[in-house]
This record gives sequence, C-alpha cells and structure tokens, in this order.
Amino acid sequence: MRSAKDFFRPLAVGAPEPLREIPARPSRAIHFFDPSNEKMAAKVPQLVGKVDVLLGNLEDAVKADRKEAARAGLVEIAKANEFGPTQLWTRVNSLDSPWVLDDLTTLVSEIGDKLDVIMVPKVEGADDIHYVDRLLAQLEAKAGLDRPLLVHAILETARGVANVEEICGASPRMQGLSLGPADLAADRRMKTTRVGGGHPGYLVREDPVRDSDGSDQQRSTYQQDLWHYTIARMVDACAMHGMYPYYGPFGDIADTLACEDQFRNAFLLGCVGAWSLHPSQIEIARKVFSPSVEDVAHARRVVAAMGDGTGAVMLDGKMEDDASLKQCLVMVRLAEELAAIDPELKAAYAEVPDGIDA
Ligand SMILES: CC(=O)SCCNC(=O)CCNC(=O)[C@H](O)C(C)(C)COP(=O)(O)OP(=O)(O)OC[C@H]1O[C@@H](n2cnc3c(N)ncnc32)[C@H](O)[C@@H]1OP(=O)(O)O
Ligand SMILES: CC(=O)C(=O)O
Ligand SMILES: [Mg+2]
Repeated sequence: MRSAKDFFRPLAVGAPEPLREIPARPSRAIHFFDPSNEKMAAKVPQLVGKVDVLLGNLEDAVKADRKEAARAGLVEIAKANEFGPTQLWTRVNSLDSPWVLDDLTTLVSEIGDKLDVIMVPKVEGADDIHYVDRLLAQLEAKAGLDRPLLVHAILETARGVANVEEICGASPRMQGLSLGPADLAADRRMKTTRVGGGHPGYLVREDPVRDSDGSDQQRSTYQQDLWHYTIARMVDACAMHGMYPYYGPFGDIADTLACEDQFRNAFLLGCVGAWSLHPSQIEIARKVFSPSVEDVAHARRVVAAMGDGTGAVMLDGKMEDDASLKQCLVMVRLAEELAAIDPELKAAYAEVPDGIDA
C-alpha cells in the first residue's frame, strides 16, 4: 500500500507532479466524435468554442477495422487545431482490448500536450486505475510533458459500481466518472435494450380507489428513473474525492424532450455534464447544466441577505441559514465559472443584480 505522503509524488522519474486539486472546468457537454469518420471529423473545427469538451472516441461505436484510423485521425485533428477554452478528451479502448496500449502510447507521445482527460471504459476497481496511472507517468516522462493527464472512468459493470469509492480514490489523476448505462445494463442483466433513459415498464402505480358504486377508478402510474441509484452513488463518491460526476449517453437522439429530462435529473442530483452523441444534444446539455438566470438571481439574493454567512434570515417567507447559503454558493460559483467561458451566459447572469432587491 502506498503511503499518503507518496500520493502526490510522480509515479515515474521525470513525470509531472500530480495535481492536488482537480480544476473545475465547465464540461456541460462531452461531445463524442469518431475521428475516423470524415464527416464528423470535418465538423470538429466548427465545434471549438461552441462545446465545452470535444472527445475523440476510439472505443465502442468505432468499428474494429477502423480503430487504427480513429487513433491516427485524432492525432491529426489535435495537431491541426487550437482548442482555446474547449477541452480535448479521448475515450481509449478498454484495458483488455488489443488496442489500448497503442492508444495510450501514441496519444500521450504525439498529442499529450493537447489532451486534457483520458476516459477509460469499463473500469472495475482501483487496480485498473493503478495500471493506467503508472503507465501514464512513464509516457508523460518520456514525452517531456509538464502537466499530468487526468483520468475519467466510465462505470459500466456491476463490479465497477460496487467499487466506485476505491476507483475514485485510486489516483490524484481522477477527474470524474460517467455512467455507462448500456454496458452496465447488459452486465447487470437488466431487461432493457436502450442506451440510457427510462423505460415505460419501470413504474409504480397508485393504490386502488373504489367509487361509491363499487367500480375501480383509473389508477395513475408514475415512471421511475432506472439510473437514480447508480447516479446517486457516483455523485457521493465524486464529491468525497473532489471529482466530477456526469450522466453518460442518451441514445434516443430524436427524443430531445426525454433527453433534457434525464440530463436535468442528473444536474439536480449533482452531475456537472452529460455526453452528446449528436450535434443536436450539445445545446440540450448546455441549457440543462447551466443554472437558470432565476436560480442565480435567487442565490445571489440569499448570499447578500446572509451577510457574514451565519445565522438565519427570512426571505420571501422562507428561512435561509448557513446551510441554504452553501447551496446558493454552489450555484453562484458555477455561474461564475460558466460566465468566464460563455459570453451569452455572462450577459444573462450580469443582468441579475447582486443585491437583495433582485
Ligand atoms: C454506449 C456508448 O458507448 S455511447 C458513445 C459511443 N457512440 C457514439 O459516439 C455515437 C456518436 N454519434 C454517431 O455515431 C452519430 O451521431 C449517429 C450514428 C448516432 C447518427 O449519425 P447520422 O445518422 O449520420 O446523423 P445525422 O444524419 O443526423 O447527422 C447529421 C450530420 O451531423 C454529423 N454528425 C452526426 N453525429 C455527429 C457527431 N457526434 N459529431 C459531429 N458530427 C456529427 C453527420 O456526419 C452529418 O453530417 P453531414 O450533414 O455533413 O452529412
Ligand atoms: C457509455 C457507455 O459506454 C455505455 O453505456 O456502455
Ligand atoms: Mg460502454
């Protein structure tokens, strides 16, 4: 077992020092593209500055005979573009695949200075992260990188979910977690065939109500969220370890309304972003994972009303105190982070006064 004192020492001679804190960078949409798909790759330069994260996907959804083309395509795209405020991430192939070693070796040595985060699929425990951690340190040292690459794990097996806390605590590189609902459903033997989202059969029904004539009234049903348990576990594990949780993919591209609902549930529960698989989902994620102007206005009013941050006050008939202030500060800080990279939001949030009369 490593000592706590060793945790922030590089794992290879010459590798950059690990970060002590994961920077809170806006990442409302992690936009997936297949770098071997010419049409998608051609759209990447137009998306720079319009999406928080561009992710070159090398794993599932890239055909086996296109794996090398995807890897080479990502190297080409990274070298040919400046990404400004947009982060560049990749999803490498799974650790048991024949491609992942070349993915990591090539990407770190060729474009390690451009990449921000490496997403690792099907992470099952701390040992998977330890393997990637040491290998990245060796590759970073060899490439002469001056900042460490961060690691993001997808939770998509039952074992991964069972080990979520140890995965998050396995390395100071750990940036975040995403839900992998498709593989997770298969691994758990859930009886669904979708990529994320709900299911009409997963519901509760209200109790029977009998009319005075003895006939049964129509009983309402309420669809439940299949993913609530897993997302809640991810949120707690991430908060505990100073990392960021994300809803994963929503595969029904045409159902923009349900996509928005699913993303919003995740936002309200503590997630900072979701994946976009198609350009049409970028705006949904941007909207959902940016606090509303009204919420920011309310949060600022509470901050102003709470003065030194202690005690209790009444605002609009409701009690506010140290704890509700902390929630409001989460909202205000997120608004500030987003305003720093999003001029439209900056203008919208600026219209909201700081004072208690908003
Ligand atoms: C369970 C998981 O692992 S989820 C993560 C893995 N899956 C993915 O990454 C999927 C990524 N997305 C896709 O492959 C595609 O968006 C699909 C297959 C879902 C739909 O593709 P299409 O049928 O081509 O969609 P559509 O016809 O609406 O595309 C419109 C345009 O947007 C482009 N486009 C589609 N998706 C993307 C994308 N993710 N990024 C950039 N451009 C895209 C298309 O190439 C097309 O371009 P064109 O106007 O020049 O012809
Ligand atoms: C996101 C992903 O990889 C999955 O749902 O399987
Ligand atoms: Mg998967």
